[in-house]
Amino acid sequence: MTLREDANRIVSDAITAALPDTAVKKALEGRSFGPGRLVLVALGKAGWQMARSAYDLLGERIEAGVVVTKYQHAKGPIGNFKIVEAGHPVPDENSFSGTRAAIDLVRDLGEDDTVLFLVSGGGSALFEQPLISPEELQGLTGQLLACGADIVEMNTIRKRFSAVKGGRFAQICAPAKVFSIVLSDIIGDPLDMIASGPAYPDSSTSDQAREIARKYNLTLTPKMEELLLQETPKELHNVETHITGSVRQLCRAAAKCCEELGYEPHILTASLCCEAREAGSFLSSIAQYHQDCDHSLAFIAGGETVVHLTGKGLGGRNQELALAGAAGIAGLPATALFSVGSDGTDGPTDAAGGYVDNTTFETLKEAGTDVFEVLRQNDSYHALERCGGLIRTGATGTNVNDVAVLLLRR
Ligand SMILES: O=C(O)[C@H](O)CO
Repeated sequence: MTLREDANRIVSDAITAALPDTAVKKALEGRSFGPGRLVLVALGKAGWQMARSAYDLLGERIEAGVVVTKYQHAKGPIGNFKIVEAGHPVPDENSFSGTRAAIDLVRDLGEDDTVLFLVSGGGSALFEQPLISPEELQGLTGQLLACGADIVEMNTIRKRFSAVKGGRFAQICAPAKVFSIVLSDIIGDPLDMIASGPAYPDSSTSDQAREIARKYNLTLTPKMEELLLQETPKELHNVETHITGSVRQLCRAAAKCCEELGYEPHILTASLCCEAREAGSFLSSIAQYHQDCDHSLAFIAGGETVVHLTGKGLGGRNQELALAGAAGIAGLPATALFSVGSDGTDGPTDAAGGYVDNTTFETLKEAGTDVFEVLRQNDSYHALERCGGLIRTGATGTNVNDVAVLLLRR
């Protein structure tokens, strides 16, 4: 097998192990929801997959359901559920109409009823009933995506402008109970931040939100300034929450596959969160240090890096991480570095991530591509496309951050 074939198998095994199916079923097995009505609301990039697993187990016991997921992430009908595909990372009209359908479904429930609430990352954009105009929200989302704010900072801001985030959806469900199953795509699994915590008491405060707005110099309208002052729910009494999967699972599955392929695996971290290009360059320095090793090694780093945009190109954090490692591994013996988003979408592209090996830098140079300039332009997609370095999986059905793997084959 070539290094690229090893990479493909590691990506596929890791993502398969991180699918939410088993975890959702485990959280639901043996669970009774009493005599009342049971309805389902699923949101996020793994929303369809989670809803499907719940339906497989509970079938017609679920009276009705609404699933709001990203475009191209729904894989067919599920019972009588309403399935809406919507905009991500910037919410669109479908995000709003799907969320309205969910609100209509839960609004009149009684205290014997239960909302089975399935939450996954991507939910902040996909599940939204804004307290500001769609244009204001889209403008704000654009600012947040470009300013380099991390996800906790972004969601601390987003909650203030939403009728469903920061625990407010659980308030709409009351007096019905909310049984929430959460697939984490944030390092450390902060339940109030994943998808902006629609059914979890909010730990962030209005003061923190104002501080973040100042830090990133966000342009806010007077209405938005006013909303920043309002507090979100700090206590909810109708919610029970179970967390299912996270990036640790993804890393462990990648390590297991590396071992099967003959590499000695080392999980370096499951909380990688620095600038993407620094992570790539750091991983390539590990390859340099170990180049004289006498057996095959694999170094695995899970988490989610960030990209501070300096150019106007096309790419994503995983593609940028991989490309940033190309110079450091250039010319070493059989070495590869790749990074993928477990959801199958990296940035606004059709790729899940990027792959480079010890020949990539030279190949691109010969084709007239200056890797450093590409990185300055944030244009990793086009460079990787030129050298066959894009990893494409399509929408995977899960969303538990990213995994980067460095392979040294001997
Ligand atoms: O939707 C979101 O807010 C992010 O994916 C984090 O969960």
